[in-house]
Amino acid sequence: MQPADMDLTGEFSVFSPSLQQTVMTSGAGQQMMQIYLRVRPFSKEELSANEDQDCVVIDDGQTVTLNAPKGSATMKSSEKGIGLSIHKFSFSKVFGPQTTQDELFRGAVRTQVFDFLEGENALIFSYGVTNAGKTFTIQGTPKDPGILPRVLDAVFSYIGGLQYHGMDLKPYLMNGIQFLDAEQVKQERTAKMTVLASVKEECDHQRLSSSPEPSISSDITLSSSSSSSSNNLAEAGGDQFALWVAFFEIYNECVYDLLQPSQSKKRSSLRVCDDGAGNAYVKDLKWINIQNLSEANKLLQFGNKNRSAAATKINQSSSRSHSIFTMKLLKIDGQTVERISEFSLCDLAGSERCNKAKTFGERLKEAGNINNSLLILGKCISALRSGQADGMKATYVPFRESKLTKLFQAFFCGKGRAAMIVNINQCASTYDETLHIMKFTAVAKQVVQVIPNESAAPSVPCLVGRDGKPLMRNGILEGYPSEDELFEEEDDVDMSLLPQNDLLNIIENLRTKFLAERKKNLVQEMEIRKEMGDAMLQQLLESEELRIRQAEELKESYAEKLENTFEMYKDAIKEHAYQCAMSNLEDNYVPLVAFTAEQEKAEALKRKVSELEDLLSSIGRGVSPVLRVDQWCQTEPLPDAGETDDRIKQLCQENGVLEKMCEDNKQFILYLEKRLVDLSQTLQHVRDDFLEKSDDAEALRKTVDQQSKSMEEVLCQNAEKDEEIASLKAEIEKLSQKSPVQLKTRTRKGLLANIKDVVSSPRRGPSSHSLVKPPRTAKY
Ligand SMILES: Nc1ncnc2c1ncn2[C@@H]1O[C@H](COP(=O)(O)OP(=O)(O)OP(=O)(O)O)[C@@H](O)[C@H]1O
Repeated sequence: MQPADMDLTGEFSVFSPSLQQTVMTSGAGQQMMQIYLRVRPFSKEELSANEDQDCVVIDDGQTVTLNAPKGSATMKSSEKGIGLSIHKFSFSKVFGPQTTQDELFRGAVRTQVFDFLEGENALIFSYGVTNAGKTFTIQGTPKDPGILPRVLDAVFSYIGGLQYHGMDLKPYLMNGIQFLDAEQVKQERTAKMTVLASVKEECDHQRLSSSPEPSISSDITLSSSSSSSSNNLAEAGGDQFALWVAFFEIYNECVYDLLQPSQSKKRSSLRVCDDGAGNAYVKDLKWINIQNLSEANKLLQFGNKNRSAAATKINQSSSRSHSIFTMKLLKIDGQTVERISEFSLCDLAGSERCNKAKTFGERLKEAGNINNSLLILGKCISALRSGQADGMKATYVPFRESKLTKLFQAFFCGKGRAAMIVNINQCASTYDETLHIMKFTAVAKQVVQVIPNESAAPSVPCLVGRDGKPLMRNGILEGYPSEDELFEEEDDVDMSLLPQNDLLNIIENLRTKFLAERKKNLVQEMEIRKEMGDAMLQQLLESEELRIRQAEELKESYAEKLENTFEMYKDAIKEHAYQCAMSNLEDNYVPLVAFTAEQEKAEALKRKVSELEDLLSSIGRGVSPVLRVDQWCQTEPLPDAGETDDRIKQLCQENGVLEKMCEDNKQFILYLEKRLVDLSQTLQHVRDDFLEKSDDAEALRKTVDQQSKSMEEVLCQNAEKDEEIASLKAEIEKLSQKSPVQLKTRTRKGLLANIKDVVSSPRRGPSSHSLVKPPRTAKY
């Protein structure tokens, strides 16, 4: 996106050619209003809150670029095609975050101080959003004084020993001098002492407890213009100087004297009146004559204590009012005031968006009044600018619509030079407000100021007496109205002394003017109402948007918190599970050596079981099938590490598997032991049986042996019989051969009868045996 070149677009053109022309041709009496920019550094809190988003870039000594940060209304508008996200602005001078108070004083204020000392009037006001550094710029801190203490220091350096101690010549109304009598002087001194005494104790206490007062060293007399200053003093001869100061604030459109010791809690407000010459002044404002810097500092301290400040969301000590410190320098020759010059420093209250500053109740009312008076200041400035751009034609400038602009009016109408110090911070969160300020200042820069002709001698102040009545100067009555002669009504002057016809004319003129004014006012009012309405609508829209954004942020943050809590619980559960798994692992941990030994034992048992099985099967008994370890291992499901995705689950599973394995191993060992016992018992039975059978077998064997022996005996007897038979047969043979008749007879009797005969005849030798069958053994 292209930066908005304000000088080219003309939107924020500072030095438009036509205006420059006007200034050039109209001579030394006109000058553009000086606008200085001061960019304050980030605070630590802002840096840690990520406020540094390069929103403000200083291009050179006169130009800055503003880059809209994400989320700002400007960025949103530019994203919708309305407006730009980058803006360029130029200033009389840009002071970066590193600029010291002294550098700022020298770069932006010193010229006005010289002018003031030379008899000219000057106004410097700080403008910016709340917390932008306006008060720091104007007042500074005790250790790092701002431009106000430096101006005072410069003035006292300039006056040196030429103080007018009389205290009887006092500023009166806008540009007059009141001559005080002895009693009034006494009263002035008492009033001053009362104020100083109230801060004396505090100062003494501070001086004791802290380091010596910091030296400001504005060394104005040593500057380039010191020669001119010295010359002036030299020229002054018997001249003396008196410095009178006043300090007041505009709070909620009421003016309060900050140097008035308050007796009661309720402060009384002062009125802004017209001095009859069109100059606004604060009626009954306390002016105090100060003689040195120490008194000035005490007054500042006193006034600051009375100032309305409050803590807002953005600034802990936010100025809730416009505070104006005014100095009047009287150059006195003997008893004659030769000239009077005025220098005012105004610390405006911070412009702010109510929702951003979280303003409620009293703060909201303050903010409304602050914003309203700043709005009117803006209107005055743009009216001045448009009138000047239109060839200096008369334009209605609404100075009277606020106390602040009423008091500033004279400076915009030739009373003196006005300069503005614009304070900005670089925070992303206040970007839109900062941009608004910058746009306003771009308009202000185009305002041409009418400066009193330098060649013209400063007007001699009017002198009034104790009662405010004009005093004679060189025999001529001063034509100056007394304060009492002024109408009580604000801004009106007494004209009752004029002739009747003139009065009628004036009345007629006034009526015409009044009607025209009324018409204008109505138009103006309508415009203002419309603008206010638009602004309110915008604010409402913004606050609605903010509310929605906050609700969304809240929702997001709750969701995030919920998510975090959920994650936390998840982690805690995981951790717990992990711890459990670890402790289980530790409990069930078996050293490798023990595990191997167990395995070997199991192997040995397995072998033993198989041996026993073999033995049993060899014995021929039915054996129930035994679950083998290797079979068990194969049938048992193993954990599948690939299926699990996290460590804890895996560990749990592994742990479960290990536990199961251990349990199964234990069961298996028990089973094996039981089996072993069974087998041992069976073996014992078998052995007993075996032994019993062995005995039986032995007995049987013995019987068999006995029977074999008796068989052998029988067989032997049989063999003997066979031999006997054979011998008998042989004898028979022989006998048959000796007597054939006998043999025949015998043969006729038969063989069996013959054997019977032989057997029955007495034996003659041992060979005669009877044939007896042996008794059979019943038992085998
Ligand atoms: N140039 C700077 N260097 C260091 N600190 C600064 C500077 N300018 C401002 N500060 C610090 O920033 C804070 C706000 O400044 P300050 O009170 O002057 O703002 P402000 O514009 O006056 O605010 P408000 O309008 O609310 O009164 C203060 O703490 C002040 O010390």
